[in-house]
Amino acid sequence: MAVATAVALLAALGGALWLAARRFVGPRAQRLHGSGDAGLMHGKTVLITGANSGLGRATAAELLRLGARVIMGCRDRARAEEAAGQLRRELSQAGESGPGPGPGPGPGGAGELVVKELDLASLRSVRAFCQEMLQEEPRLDVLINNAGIFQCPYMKTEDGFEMQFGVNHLGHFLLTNLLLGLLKNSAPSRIVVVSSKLYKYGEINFEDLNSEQSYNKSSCYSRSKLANILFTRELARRLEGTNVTVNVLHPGIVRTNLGRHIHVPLLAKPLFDLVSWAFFKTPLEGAQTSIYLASSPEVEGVSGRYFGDCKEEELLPKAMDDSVARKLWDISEVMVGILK
Ligand SMILES: NC(=O)C1=CN([C@@H]2O[C@H](COP(=O)(O)OP(=O)(O)OC[C@H]3O[C@@H](n4cnc5c(N)ncnc54)[C@H](OP(=O)(O)O)[C@@H]3O)[C@@H](O)[C@H]2O)C=CC1
Ligand SMILES: CC1=C(/C=C/C(C)=C/C=C/C(C)=C/C=O)C(C)(C)CCC1
Repeated sequence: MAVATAVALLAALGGALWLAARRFVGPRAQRLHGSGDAGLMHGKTVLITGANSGLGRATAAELLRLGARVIMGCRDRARAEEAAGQLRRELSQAGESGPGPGPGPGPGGAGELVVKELDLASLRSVRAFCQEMLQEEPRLDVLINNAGIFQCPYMKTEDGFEMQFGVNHLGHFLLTNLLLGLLKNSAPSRIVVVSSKLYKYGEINFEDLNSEQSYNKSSCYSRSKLANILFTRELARRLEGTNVTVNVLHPGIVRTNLGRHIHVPLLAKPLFDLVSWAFFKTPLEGAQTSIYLASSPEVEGVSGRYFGDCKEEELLPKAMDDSVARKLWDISEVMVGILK
């Protein structure tokens, strides 16, 4: 038994070191061809939920560099302001030594960063946020539903929803619906939804959407990610002819803070860290598809599709079931109070 464990550990270690070497030798994350032009997003307003960490932060950094006005919709103002300060510093440092006419708003220059409070676990917060957006923002060119929570212990949102279903799906469902008018007035505009390959293990159990009968943290995460895809397809159908597109993606496996609820034994932590460092994407690599769908001219007019690594991918039949998508939409409207 001990020998087998040692062999397994050595194999994992060897694999991780080989992959780590490959990452150093291989090409680092290239900025997207064609959409890396400074100023590409000049004059455009982008809202990113959960932009203070991981994928959302990396997405914000790149779109800011491309000249967008980036609104960070975050639940914790201190963490968001800290992230915004870091992003502004990174940008000005790059501006001093980077290409192009240097930092600061203006044609070819970088964009600007705005922090607004948004807690997707509170419908009251979502409504207040959207009211502020509609009062203060003349346009919204891109909405990126990025925020997410992964395999947390059983918790409920302020409105009584299972936390992962509430944050990953229902909060974004209400947010998107309340901002649709602004997106339509800003057309051509785009909605980008961040899902996950783990949708494949999800089922929409209409009898127990809040998992009150039984709770399985990974099934609930997968359910919320399947809901992201069904929401995207139903929304794309409802947006036909409006010049507002909506697409959904998976970023691969990315080294972020998403694993905060995973308990890793202290002794195993160094191995997990090595494995994730060797195997997982960096946030910049993981964010490439979000950036692509938000900014690339290649997908102008494309809607209702599922992407990975900046390429369209096939979905399992359960993610293409339009009757389930419509039923989820109708129930979601009631749950968030759009329909009484
Ligand atoms: N990392 C990965 O391997 C994968 C990630 N994804 C998806 O990528 C997206 C981004 O996650 P990732 O960057 O990895 O993880 P992080 O934990 O680094 O970022 C998640 C972001 O969501 C925010 N968030 C969580 N709960 C709420 C809430 N109630 N209201 C507002 N914002 C909230 C977090 O805010 P705070 O900092 O305050 O917690 C944080 O900014 C998620 O949708 C996730 O499902 C999909 C597949 C793989
Ligand atoms: C980074 C990291 C971890 C988290 C991993 C996570 C959160 C993976 C999420 C994968 C998903 C959501 C895949 C979806 O397709 C651990 C294991 C805590 C250990 C330390 C390093």
